[in-house]
Amino acid sequence: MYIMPLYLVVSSPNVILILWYTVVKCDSSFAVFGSKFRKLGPVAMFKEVWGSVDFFDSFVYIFVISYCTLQVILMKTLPGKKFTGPVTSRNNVPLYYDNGFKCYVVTMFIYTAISIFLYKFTKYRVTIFYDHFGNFLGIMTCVSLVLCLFLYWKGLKYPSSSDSGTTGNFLFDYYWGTELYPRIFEIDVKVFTNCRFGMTMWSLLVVTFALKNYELYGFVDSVWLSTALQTIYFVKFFWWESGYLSTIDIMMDRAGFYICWGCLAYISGLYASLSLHLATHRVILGWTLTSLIFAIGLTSIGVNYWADYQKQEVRRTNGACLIWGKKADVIRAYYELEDENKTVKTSLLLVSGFWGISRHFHYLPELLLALCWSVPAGFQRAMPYSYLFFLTILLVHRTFRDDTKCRKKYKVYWEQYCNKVPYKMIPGIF
Ligand SMILES: NC(=O)C1=CN([C@@H]2O[C@H](COP(=O)(O)OP(=O)(O)OC[C@H]3O[C@@H](n4cnc5c(N)ncnc54)[C@H](OP(=O)(O)O)[C@@H]3O)[C@@H](O)[C@H]2O)C=CC1
Ligand SMILES: CC(C)CCC[C@@H](C)[C@H]1CC[C@H]2C3=CC=C4C[C@@H](O)CC[C@]4(C)[C@H]3CC[C@]12C
Repeated sequence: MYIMPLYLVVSSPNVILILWYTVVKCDSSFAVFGSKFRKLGPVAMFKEVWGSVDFFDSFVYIFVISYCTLQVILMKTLPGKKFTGPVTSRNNVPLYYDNGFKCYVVTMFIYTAISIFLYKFTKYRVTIFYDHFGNFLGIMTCVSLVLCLFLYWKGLKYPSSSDSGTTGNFLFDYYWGTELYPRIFEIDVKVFTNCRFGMTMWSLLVVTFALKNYELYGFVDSVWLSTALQTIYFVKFFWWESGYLSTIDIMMDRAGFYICWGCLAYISGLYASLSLHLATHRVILGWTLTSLIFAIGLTSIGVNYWADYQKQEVRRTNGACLIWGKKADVIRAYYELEDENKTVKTSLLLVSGFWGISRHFHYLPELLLALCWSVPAGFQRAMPYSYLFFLTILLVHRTFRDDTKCRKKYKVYWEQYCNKVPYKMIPGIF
């Protein structure tokens, strides 16, 4: 119950700082990092990595406060249709505003305007952020650890809804969270941490690191290929944000260390680590390879989106839609909520389209895409593949987690689905 959470809470902040240190101080080489580690020993190496962070970097504090203020203003002021998230096990229906895409576009526009202003009128460049990135990671790591403590306390004392509670184990509650969708001054914390901070910051970092590379080497095709694929992925994500608000992260994961710290610090540290590496490396692919990788990456984004869309569409139309040109094949599943009345609800499980090939077929294009935007880094270093490595473990684990969740929720109906679609991810294999 507490060994894994303890391990992740202690190791994850170190993982992201070690990745940063490996890129900027060991030329992205785990071998160089390893030999330093062997020479200094664990304690001195720990001091060396954390000692490289300036926790009093005022640039970072000003940036983070201004950035968060901007995101809160955009979240609250940009218009968006009201929509509801999935009904929770305690029979609550969270309300959201679909303005994620607008927030993303306005943020990118402001970023571009600031970049041009700095370039034209000052001696500074947006790429200055590269030099402060280690401090940013260190500071965000610590600030977010404290924020998660606050969320733990808020969930116990002032929960926003009945979807909250404690297991009685502090460590587990800190790791997992005490509330499903906390709100502070009407601001949904998970929408802020996952979308407005995590995903938006990742997209800004990718562009900033690509510009850093441009400053150093001029046009390098591999860097812009990776940046283009990631940017298309972000555009897709924000376009589909209302769909994301019905996925496992939002329906199942409470606002604790895993999801909130993960989105506030881990995404910048691990998800953007590939682009951090690319910032100071020059791999030339040539037009043939660039086009081929781009085409495969783009197809992967399309297939992943299409699968997510099929699931959303079948539920939106209550099964009255076409999937690959044929009437959707569905299982009408009944399930019981955990509220006092044991309310019974219905839901649809799609058995055709991508959801008829395997139960999480859409994870395959997600992985293929990650490979496509990592492979431009070449094969000299393992470091750029850290995200792909983590994602593979995350998604495989997720297939098990989701099965457990759905079996508990849908019982016999989930068994029916599993009989019809026996494989988790790779048909015939897994
Ligand atoms: N880059 C990254 O780090 C990650 C990216 N992703 C991406 O995020 C997206 C969402 O993935 P994820 O959050 O894992 O969630 P999924 O899209 O896999 O959704 C799982 C949920 O969908 C419902 N469901 C399951 N089977 C069916 C079916 N046959 N028909 C209809 N509904 C079904 C169930 O919820 P219900 O209770 O509503 O029935 C289930 O819990 C994907 O595109 C994925 O690739 C995901 C994880 C990590
Ligand atoms: C050990 C922990 C610190 C690990 C934290 C992991 C989280 C940062 C990530 C867990 C699930 C991830 C995501 C799920 C689905 C997504 C939809 C996709 O289209 C974009 C990416 C993402 C939002 C993704 C982001 C990171 C996680 C929340």
